[in-house]
Amino acid sequence: MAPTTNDDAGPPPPKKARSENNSPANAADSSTTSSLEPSFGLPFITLTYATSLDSQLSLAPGTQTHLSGPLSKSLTHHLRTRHSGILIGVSTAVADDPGLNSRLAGTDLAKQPTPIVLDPTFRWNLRRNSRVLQTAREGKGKAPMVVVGSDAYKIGDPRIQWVVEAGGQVVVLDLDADDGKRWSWEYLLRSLKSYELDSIMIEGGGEVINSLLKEENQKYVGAMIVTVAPTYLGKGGVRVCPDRREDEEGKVVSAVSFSDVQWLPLGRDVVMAAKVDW
Ligand SMILES: NC(=O)c1ccc[n+]([C@@H]2O[C@H](COP(=O)([O-])OP(=O)(O)OC[C@H]3O[C@@H](n4cnc5c(N)ncnc54)[C@H](O)[C@@H]3O)[C@@H](O)[C@H]2O)c1
Ligand SMILES: Nc1nc(=O)c(N)c(NC[C@H](O)[C@H](O)[C@H](O)COP(=O)(O)O)[nH]1
Repeated sequence: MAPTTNDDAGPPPPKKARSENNSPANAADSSTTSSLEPSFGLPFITLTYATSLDSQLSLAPGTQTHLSGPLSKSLTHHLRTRHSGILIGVSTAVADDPGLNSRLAGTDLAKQPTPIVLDPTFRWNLRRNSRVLQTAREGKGKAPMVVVGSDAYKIGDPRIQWVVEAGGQVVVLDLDADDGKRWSWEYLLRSLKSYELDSIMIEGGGEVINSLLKEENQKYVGAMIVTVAPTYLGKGGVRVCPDRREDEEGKVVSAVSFSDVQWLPLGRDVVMAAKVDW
């Protein structure tokens, strides 16, 4: 039976788009899930987001902007079912109050990814009725893992209880980078692997994506799936723009290069599936 969708997940991913081999779901799967072997013993990482033509994720920090059309959104929800975790930075959690589940109708709980929120200072304004907790209590998604720094964990914090009640956990990790303000991706991913998270879809936001696109972190990205929506958001939004990169002679070169690139039109959007060359 063809899958149907509920709420805002859009229609199911196309079974056949032009030819079986270049459907977005296949391109995405061949770039990601057919080769989901963890690299360096770390989880396989798919970096995925939706962008405007001026490389922005949202109109302004702290606000959510819907860029993907129904078909590309449906691809995102399909990809969620193919990963064991789905990761965002806390500013995205605050801005979006996200569900972080696959909303393709009929998705088994076993196929839902575990939401992971990076929150070193535990500043997430989580409430008992935040969407991700509500979604878990309703059995429509897994409960979240909130990753916090050791100084931020306070016994008796009601948010910990709400997360645990919903079936999730607050994981404390020492901040090992940026003068104790950040986790290095190596340490973070190794730690997540120890929770049996073998494949993680990283959805944003800007800070998370820009840091993974830094030269030294590109090796952790197994595949990229980027939806480009036909709009300019204008200056002042949350932007994806990695640091400049120079070669040995100091000449500026591309910050990120790709191989196995496929561009696939999906409704009004176009989706790029590719591997990062590092
Ligand atoms: N269009 C899209 O696909 C898309 C996807 C996700 C988010 N967004 C949008 O992006 C915006 C949020 O992006 P942003 O750049 O402001 O923030 P973000 O979501 O990237 O979160 C940044 C925060 O996450 C934590 N963090 C990230 N990396 C960390 C690390 N290595 N170690 C420790 N902590 C780490 C820090 O607290 C940091 O301040 C929102 O407007 C949201 O709606 C859009
Ligand atoms: N594919 C995609 N198209 C968009 O137009 C858009 N704004 C996002 N945004 C991603 C998003 O900001 C975070 O991944 C969420 O926070 C997840 O939220 P949901 O589970 O969907 O509620 N993603």
